[in-house]
Amino acid sequence: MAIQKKNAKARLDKYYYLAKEKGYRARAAFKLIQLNKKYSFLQRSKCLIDLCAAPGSWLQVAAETMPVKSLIVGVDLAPIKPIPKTITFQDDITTDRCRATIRGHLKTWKADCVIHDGAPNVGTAWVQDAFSQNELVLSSLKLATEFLAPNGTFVTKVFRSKDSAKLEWIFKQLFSKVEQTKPPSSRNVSAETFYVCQGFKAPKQMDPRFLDPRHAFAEVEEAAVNNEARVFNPEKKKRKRDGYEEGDWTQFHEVPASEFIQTQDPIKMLGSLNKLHFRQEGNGDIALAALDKLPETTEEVRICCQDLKVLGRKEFKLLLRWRLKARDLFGFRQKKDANPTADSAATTAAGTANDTVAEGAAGEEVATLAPMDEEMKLQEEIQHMKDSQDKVKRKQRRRENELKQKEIVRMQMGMMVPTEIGIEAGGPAGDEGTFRLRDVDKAGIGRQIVRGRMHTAVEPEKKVESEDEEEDEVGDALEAQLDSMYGQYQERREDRDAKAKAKRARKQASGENDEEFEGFDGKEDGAETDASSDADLVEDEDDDLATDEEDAALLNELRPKDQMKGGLSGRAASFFQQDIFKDLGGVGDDGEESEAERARDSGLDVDSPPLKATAAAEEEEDVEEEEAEPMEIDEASEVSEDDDGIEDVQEAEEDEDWGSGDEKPSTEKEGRPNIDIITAEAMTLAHALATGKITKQQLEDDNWTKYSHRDTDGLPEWFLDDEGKHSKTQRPVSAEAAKAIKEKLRALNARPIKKVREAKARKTMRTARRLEKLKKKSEGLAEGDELSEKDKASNIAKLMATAKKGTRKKKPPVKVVRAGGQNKGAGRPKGVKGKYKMVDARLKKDVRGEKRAAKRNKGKK
Ligand SMILES: C[S@@+](CC[C@H](N)C(=O)[O-])C[C@H]1O[C@@H](n2cnc3c(N)ncnc32)[C@H](O)[C@@H]1O
Repeated sequence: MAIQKKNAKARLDKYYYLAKEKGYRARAAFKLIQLNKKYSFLQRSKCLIDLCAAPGSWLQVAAETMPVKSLIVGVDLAPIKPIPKTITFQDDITTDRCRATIRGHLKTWKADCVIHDGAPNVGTAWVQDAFSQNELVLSSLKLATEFLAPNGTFVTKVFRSKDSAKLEWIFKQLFSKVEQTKPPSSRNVSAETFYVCQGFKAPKQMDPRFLDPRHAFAEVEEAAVNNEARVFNPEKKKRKRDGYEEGDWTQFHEVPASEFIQTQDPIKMLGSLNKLHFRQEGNGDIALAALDKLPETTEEVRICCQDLKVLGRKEFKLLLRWRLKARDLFGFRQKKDANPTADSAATTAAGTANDTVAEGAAGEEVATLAPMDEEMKLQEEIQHMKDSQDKVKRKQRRRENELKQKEIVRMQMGMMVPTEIGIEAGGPAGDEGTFRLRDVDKAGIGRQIVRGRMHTAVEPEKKVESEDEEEDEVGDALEAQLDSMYGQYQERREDRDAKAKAKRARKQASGENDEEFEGFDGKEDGAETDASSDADLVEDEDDDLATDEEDAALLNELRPKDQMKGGLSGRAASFFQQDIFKDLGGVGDDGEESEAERARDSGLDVDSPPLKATAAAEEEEDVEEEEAEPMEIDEASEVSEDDDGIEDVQEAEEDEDWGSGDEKPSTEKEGRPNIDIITAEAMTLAHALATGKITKQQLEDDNWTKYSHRDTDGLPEWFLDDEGKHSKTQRPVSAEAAKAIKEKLRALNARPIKKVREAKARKTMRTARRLEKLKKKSEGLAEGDELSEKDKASNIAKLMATAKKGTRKKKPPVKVVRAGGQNKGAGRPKGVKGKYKMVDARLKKDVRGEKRAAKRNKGKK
């Protein structure tokens, strides 16, 4: 097969190299391997005929895959070098001589499999190539039908063309299962595809025309194009898969619009053309010029003429009407009483259309207006009424919007008092509102709302029927089951995700403070408590600790007084030490009310985490420590227990667990706890508060959003969790805050993780043990009398040197042994000591190749 030289290099893909490596004569071998992998026909065959077999890679695959002592016969126009276990000869598969030779080789046998990979010499005309390939396929099929055993398999290559469908049809007549496939090794750019035809039906007699290319690929006359359908049912688009029509190589067709006026078959024109144009060409078309100037040739008509392929039924009708009018004006004769029986296809195709265009028997045409039937009339009236109603509604809505707009302007200009706004809630009339003040007043709950206490409608207990109760019970059980499943899911998630764990802890802590809203009572501590529960700002452990006011008071007492600098809590003081606040004056200054103070008052959580833990929580932590670090129990932080069971945990307890106190964060060193602002949003808010960009009052006001107090009674937890993710105000984030948080997280990430620290501790311990041993040995040496002082010194120096190097022995290298040959069987290969690794020849060669390449590259550098 000739290969174009230009593309020769691009064709050398992985299969080419693999074929070379494996010793196959052509990369085509992999096509057969992959086909066989999918359909396993080779293993089952005892006799195979390979048509067009040169250079013989398919024969090689067949020989190594088929059972031993199978009969494999290969034929090709080109000579095939001998292949073990195969019989090959040179001939043209389309000839009778070839058939006779195969018969001679097979004798009485029948083939289980006929494979064909023939390709005529490509490179000339593609259409011609495809055709001869298809002819070759038919020839091979002919041989297959003669030599295949019943239920045998025929595998053939086919080039995709319009004839391949015909071939497929023929295959399906002769085989019970026909599948088309393209193995991965077949290039995508190639039009070749493979048919695997299984279950040869072995018909006793066959019409010779069946395998005759002249009949098999004979053209079936195309059905006439139905232009009427295109014009009157343009919405029903039929896909055109056949490609270009014979002799029509362009896809765009246009004619002067005057031709459309003159034509006797306007429907055909509209159905087949793309455009009607008004362009003057050559000597000038008077009819076209006149048509162009006609007032009937409206802008709409012109637009429709631009692209006939996109027109709908309505537009086609418009063009046909325009044509009739133009014909009238140009003096074409019209016959009003056209013979209804001679109506052209246009009338029939229009079907239900009320007004259609018809052509008279004599070729003159008339516009017939079919009478509208009752139902159509009715529908039209209904549609008309609907349209007018919609129009009225739209008008009303527009008016309402205008009124609203006016009200807003008046409000902005201070011409309206806020109390008047309520009226607007139910539209300008105020009657349609869901929350009409009148209803609220009637119910007598207005005053309660003013006081800020939410009204919960307590319905009197109703007597329910037993059926309902049962349903309720089932519902409750399901609900409970769902809840428990959700709980389990949450736990599993927490196990995996530390963030989720922290969130849960926060939720629990804040949950205790979650009281029903009772309006503003003006108490500052209330605000303080709320602030301390501000979710995002505190870490989980901290939240576990700070719960109610009583605790807070107790904790405040226990906290060292020096932490309350400048009226700020320790937490707030260290918070304001961050870079983001460093250019602000007056933070923490005594005497004056600083920005920081305002921040603290604003409800942002800048309060220090209480340094207390309940005894239970501490015990739990200790148990955890014990499990993780049994050897460090002694080093655990001191825990002093108060009479009332509250323990004062010494700070830096956690760091002491890890040995060095040097790595304590600076804020801890100064006896201040860490600030746990972990989101950029919170940081932005804190900054804005601190710089006075917003006040506490504004912050509170801003928090009054639609999300503030949602009625969550009776809603399942999973639902609330999911809602909570999205139902919150999106606050802006400043670039500085984002940067500050990023830096903070980076610092956090830089801290060695527990495992690393454990490893370090183990290493330190090993070194200590080694030193201890060394010490003992040197003491023994020093005390002994046999050696001179000099020898003693040199021995001790040697010991020191070995101890310094470390006692860890170098691992012996793993020997790589090639599988096969001597090392075929199981067990340790001969003459190999120590660890070894069996590799196949391929891998070993690859490794060597890689080494060589690396060496070469090194040399180049
Ligand atoms: C793609 S090669 C076949 C490769 C083969 N399957 C292999 O694995 O080595 C196509 C072969 O079809 C052969 N061929 C084309 N027309 C033929 C014909 N009429 N009779 C026999 N062989 C033909 C060509 O000589 C060419 O060697």
